[in-house]
Amino acid sequence: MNADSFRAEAFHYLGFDVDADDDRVRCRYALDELEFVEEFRFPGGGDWSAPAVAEMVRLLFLLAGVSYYKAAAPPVVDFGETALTATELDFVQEFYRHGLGEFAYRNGLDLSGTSFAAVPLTRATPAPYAPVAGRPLIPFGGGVDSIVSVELLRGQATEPALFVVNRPGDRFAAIEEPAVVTGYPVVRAERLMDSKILRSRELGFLNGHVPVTGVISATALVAAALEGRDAVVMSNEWSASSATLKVGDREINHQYSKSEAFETGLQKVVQEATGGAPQYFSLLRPFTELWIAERFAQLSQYFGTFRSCNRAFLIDPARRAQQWCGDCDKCAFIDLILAPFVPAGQLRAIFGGREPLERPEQLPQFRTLLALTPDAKPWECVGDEAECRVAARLALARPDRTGNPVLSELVREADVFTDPSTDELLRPVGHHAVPARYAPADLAR
Ligand SMILES: CC(=O)N[C@H]1[C@@H](OP(=O)(O)OP(=O)(O)OC[C@H]2O[C@@H](n3ccc(=O)[nH]c3=O)[C@H](O)[C@@H]2O)O[C@H](CO)[C@@H](O)[C@@H]1O[C@H](C)C(=O)N[C@@H](C)C(=O)N[C@@H](CCC(=O)O)C(=O)O
Ligand SMILES: Nc1ncnc2c1ncn2[C@@H]1O[C@H](COP(=O)(O)OP(=O)(O)OP(=O)(O)O)[C@@H](O)[C@H]1O
Repeated sequence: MNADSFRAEAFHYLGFDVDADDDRVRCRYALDELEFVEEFRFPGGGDWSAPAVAEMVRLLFLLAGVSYYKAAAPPVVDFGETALTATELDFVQEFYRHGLGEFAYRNGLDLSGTSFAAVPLTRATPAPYAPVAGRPLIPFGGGVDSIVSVELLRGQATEPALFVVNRPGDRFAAIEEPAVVTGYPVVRAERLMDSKILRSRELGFLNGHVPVTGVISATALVAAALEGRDAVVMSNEWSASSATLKVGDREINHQYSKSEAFETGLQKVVQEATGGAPQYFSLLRPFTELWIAERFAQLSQYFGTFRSCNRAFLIDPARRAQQWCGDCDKCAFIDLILAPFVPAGQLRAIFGGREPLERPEQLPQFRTLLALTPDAKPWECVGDEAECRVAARLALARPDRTGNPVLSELVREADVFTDPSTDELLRPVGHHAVPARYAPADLAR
């Protein structure tokens, strides 16, 4: 292999094996002759013989391939012996095309001509699955969003559980600590990526962002089906559907697999496979970041443990941040969106002396969040620009932020924008697929 430029003609889905005795799934792929294996373990076990479990494992196999395809991004994706329905093929193509949109753009690649070759599959009937209502699984990332979901669901479900994915033997403190505060049991999955993919630079692979929430979602569906649960409740907000960048008429979204388009596509696949259960939806889909921040501000029991900084989630423990870094776009965004609602002293304490809004050198970074600098929205999980501008105005109006130099400058520069009112942003917006049994009170109004 040439360490400068690894290339391949085709990406192959080789197959997957289920080891029920060890609660393990192995997914096998290849770039030409170079094979990769990704393993998922579900230590809670369950009924591996259930047809719905087999369907969800197959879906996981289809989505987890994206990490390995991207190592060379060849022009052909070959599903081999895995036959696909038209709905599945369409969904997987969209997952690759949009989920790797940022990867392609930042690597200067055009993947629009990639061909996806699959033997056609026709299903007679969906696999049977009859879960008991009131037992949702809540994927938990330890940040503002999933904490708000957990608290919105409290009292609405009889037997909820969190769902957490981590590497074998290596849990994320930023997830575990707030998980304890919820008081809920945790259903787990261990995910072991092929070690070659972690050596991308050394092996001459292409590298870049992948739609990781799609892989987490499929893993959660397997865990839910194993336990006979009725739903997988995501915490993906309204603004996750917005483009990070527009290139001509093409939208590139860093958060594609948190978007409504992905959610709807996955629902269609699950509908066809099992009649629609476990039900997959995002509880926060109709809510703005401002709405979520206002709710989170009332949950002070989490202030000492929650951590939305993505540097807390690096795979290599040696590179992983042990507290809020205070420097990244995500830290800046969370600080800004909470600032209208959380007392300044409490936010200062959360960021442990590195609060972005207290550091004038962070001003250029905030300008990108508010779109005061053109075409510079960060490639990160950050909210809508108009919401950021409204948050800056609301925060500056608080007595405990009066005269804050960063906020004062941002509000002055944002004066040219006409933005939605606070009331508009604190109401549900847009479409959602939240079933009535789990709908928060704001949706019932
Ligand atoms: C933690 C983080 O932000 N990582 C991004 C970073 O990766 P880096 O190389 O610095 O470190 P690792 O995350 O440890 O990854 C090591 C290599 O493994 C590859 N990889 C990782 C996960 C996976 O599922 N498949 C993989 O192939 C990865 O590409 C590295 O080569 O920069 C990368 C390049 O931009 C990002 O892809 C890494 O993002 C992670 C996949 C990640 O988990 N990020 C989430 C915090 C994240 O961005 N979530 C998005 C959700 C977007 C979505 O559509 O799902 C969000 O919250 O907006
Ligand atoms: N390791 C993980 N295990 C299980 N679910 C996860 C994991 N990481 C993220 N998720 C889930 O994936 C979705 C997207 O994650 P995201 O990082 O946006 O959410 P979050 O951690 O709740 O909030 P924040 O945006 O404040 O970090 C959410 O539903 C989140 O709970």
